[in-house]
Amino acid sequence: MGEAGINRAVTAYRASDWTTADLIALKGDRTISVVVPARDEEATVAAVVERLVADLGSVAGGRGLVDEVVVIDSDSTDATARVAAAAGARVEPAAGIRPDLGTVPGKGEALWKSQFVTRGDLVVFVDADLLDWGTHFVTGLLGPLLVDEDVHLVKAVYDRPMIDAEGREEEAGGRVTELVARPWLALHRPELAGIVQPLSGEWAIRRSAFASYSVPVGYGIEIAALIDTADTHGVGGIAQVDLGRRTHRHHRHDTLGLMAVQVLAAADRRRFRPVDRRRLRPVGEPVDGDRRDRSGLGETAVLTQYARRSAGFEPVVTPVGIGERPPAASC
Ligand SMILES: O=c1ccn([C@@H]2O[C@H](COP(=O)(O)OP(=O)(O)O)[C@@H](O)[C@H]2O)c(=O)[nH]1
Ligand SMILES: O=C(O)[C@@H](COP(=O)(O)O)O[C@H]1O[C@H](CO)[C@@H](O)[C@H](O)[C@H]1O
Repeated sequence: MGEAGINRAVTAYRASDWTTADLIALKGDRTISVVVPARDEEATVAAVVERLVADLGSVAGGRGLVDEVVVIDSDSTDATARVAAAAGARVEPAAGIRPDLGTVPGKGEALWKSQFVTRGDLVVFVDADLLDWGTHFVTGLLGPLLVDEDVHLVKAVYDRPMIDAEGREEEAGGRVTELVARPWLALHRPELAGIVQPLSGEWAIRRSAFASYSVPVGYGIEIAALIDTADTHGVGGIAQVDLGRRTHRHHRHDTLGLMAVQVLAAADRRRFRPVDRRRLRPVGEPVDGDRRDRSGLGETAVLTQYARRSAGFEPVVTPVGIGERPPAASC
């Protein structure tokens, strides 16, 4: 155990540790899916998909590293689905997956639903709004899962500069990471202090692990998968890989507040280790549309923010979905 009781058991790798050919040789009969959740990403999703398919897909009958690239269209109102399909992805509308289970908005909902339309033993999640990145993100994230059966979740590590409208690099990105997730982990799960990017949107996981987890429907998905993996497989079940640098489209401050509510709600549900959770509501209380429980529209919190108007500062009240889907393996 490291200083201050921090467990340094989180193994760190580098993307350069494996070539694509190395991983194809290691893959054996295992299958691999890349899932790209996308809500209104017509400007960037095609470039992300094209590089994934060109570099890693199964081309000309040859066996590529990745067996499928699937974009989950998360209630987009733009041309995301069309441009993603034209770029070579199979596109699945989140609302159309398992309609018997209903549908709610959110990134977690998109990733949870992806389990019903993909078949990979290993799943890699890649955001659709990436700007400065490379397909080594996928090979780096897959490496630890292919070489170590005890690893169940792999988190991306990278520099995350914020690029302003003039293209200047501002303060580092990851504002919810630095102001919400990392402080929360320091207070309640110090054994996860070794995770450099707990909210990184690029991560890989064994399907068997993900299918056993309750899944927050919104942006709480990453912190939930991290804590659930530590609780289920130990901190040693988590690996992280240095992918270099990543830039993406950034939220405004007000929408980051909504994200922060969802991250905190998911983390707070997991504040106590399973052995101590007896006094809490069970994780994964189903949201509406789940066939086993149609009571209510899942849970929502209400965030009140403020905007200056002619009459002064006026409240801007936003309901925030904090419900969770049950383990996909149970549906
Ligand atoms: O309801 C949602 C919200 C987000 N996303 C996708 O999830 C990824 C990360 O979301 P976002 O860029 O908003 O988060 P950030 O990376 O800026 O924190 C992106 O590909 C989004 O299109 C989604 O599929 N459904
Ligand atoms: O890390 C963060 O603080 C947030 C916001 O990043 P920025 O402040 O816009 O660089 O972004 C991440 O967190 C989300 C919630 O877990 C993920 O869904 C995003 O994919 C990830 O980029």
